[in-house]
Amino acid sequence: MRFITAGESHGRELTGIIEGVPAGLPLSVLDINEELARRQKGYGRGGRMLIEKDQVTITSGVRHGYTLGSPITLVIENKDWKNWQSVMGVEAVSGHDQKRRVSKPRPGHADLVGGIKYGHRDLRNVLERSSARETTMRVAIGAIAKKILSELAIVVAGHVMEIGGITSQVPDQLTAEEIAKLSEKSSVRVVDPSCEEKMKALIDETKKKGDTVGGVVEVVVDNVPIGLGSYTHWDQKLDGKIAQSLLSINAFKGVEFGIGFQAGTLYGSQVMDEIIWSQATGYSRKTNHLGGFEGGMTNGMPIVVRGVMKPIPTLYKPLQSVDIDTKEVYQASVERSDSCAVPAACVIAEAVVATEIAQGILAKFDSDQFDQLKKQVSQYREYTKEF
Ligand SMILES: Cc1cc2nc3c(=O)[nH]c(=O)nc-3n(C[C@H](O)[C@H](O)[C@H](O)COP(=O)(O)O)c2cc1C
Ligand SMILES: C=C(O[C@@H]1CC(C(=O)O)=C[C@@H](OP(=O)(O)O)[C@H]1O)C(=O)O
Repeated sequence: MRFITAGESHGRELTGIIEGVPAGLPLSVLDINEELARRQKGYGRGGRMLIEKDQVTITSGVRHGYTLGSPITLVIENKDWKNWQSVMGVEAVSGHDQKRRVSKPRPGHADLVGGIKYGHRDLRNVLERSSARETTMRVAIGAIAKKILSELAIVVAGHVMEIGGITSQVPDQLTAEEIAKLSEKSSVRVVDPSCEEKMKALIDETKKKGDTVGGVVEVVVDNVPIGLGSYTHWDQKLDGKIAQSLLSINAFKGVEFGIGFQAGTLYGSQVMDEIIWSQATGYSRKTNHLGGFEGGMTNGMPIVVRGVMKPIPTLYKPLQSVDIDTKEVYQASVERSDSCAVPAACVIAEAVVATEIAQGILAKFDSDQFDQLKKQVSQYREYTKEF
């Protein structure tokens, strides 16, 4: 399965084309819209989320509620485009450069480097595509991946771990029941509800100061077959692919699996997960410090992966920048902006992790027909138990 996304933040619409989804997967726009709505709900978003009502239109690859095996095309309208038509028009317009032109790059955003790289003297040409609006389509594609996973009883649950230093207290290992319960919550997920109000208060306080905050999200995936990904080639290691996908989410600066960076401070005897076997469940581990991966392959334990998001770069109290026309010192441009997007990023993180796992499954099993794939996965699960 591979995909491409296209679209500018204030352009007419976002487009996604996905190739390689097996034929016969039940799929409805509701599956996708539910995830799109979750991404829009997070606390701390700016005015744009009040304008957008993200809903997908499927224009190819699905018929009467089932995938056809042909490329699936998804389209999501940017409602804000109406207000930006004259700025974002495709046709040449005289005086175009002056319409919402950006010449004062924001530190921490793609503006300056993108402008230098592509020769755009209007930095809007950069920010329109570097905007996290693009992640809308990745969530839509992730919803299809999640559908594949849920048909195989694989559960994906993301939750907000930390915002601006306020940390949700999470047990060392979530049980299968806890992961399933978390995955059912339709809105933003926090394991420790006692910190939710504190997080919201911090976001409000930060916004009042004209500043922004980041945080940490965790994605847990349960009931993953053993052996997705491969140790045989560097670019087939599934933990590596998941890390790349998470780091590709706008503003993500780091990724860790299981106990992550803490592993560097401990002895081997404290880190490795001892192997056990039982008739009922097959191979398992006493602990899950390594977050479900050995040798770039899933080992059957829940995948536990975290990503850290830096604070949003656009500040209402802007930082120092330089005007690219005059080279004079200025305050950076203020675009309408979010003060915290960690809850939304959690939904995006779930989507990109689900997409990588679905790709791992489709690479390992016959993927033309979904029924056959489902049968193969179930036989393979029996095989791994008895091995
Ligand atoms: C859901 C989400 C919403 C975001 N909203 C904003 C925003 O309103 N303003 C802003 O400056 N950056 C926002 N960002 C972050 C920028 O898109 C990101 O910092 C920028 O593309 C530069 O990329 P980098 O931080 O990965 O280097 C958001 C990121 C995400 C994931
Ligand atoms: C549009 C989305 O997020 C946007 C991401 C973003 C950025 O710079 O990344 C800047 C803001 O855009 P605008 O200037 O239109 O308000 C956010 O609203 C979205 O998540 O759908």
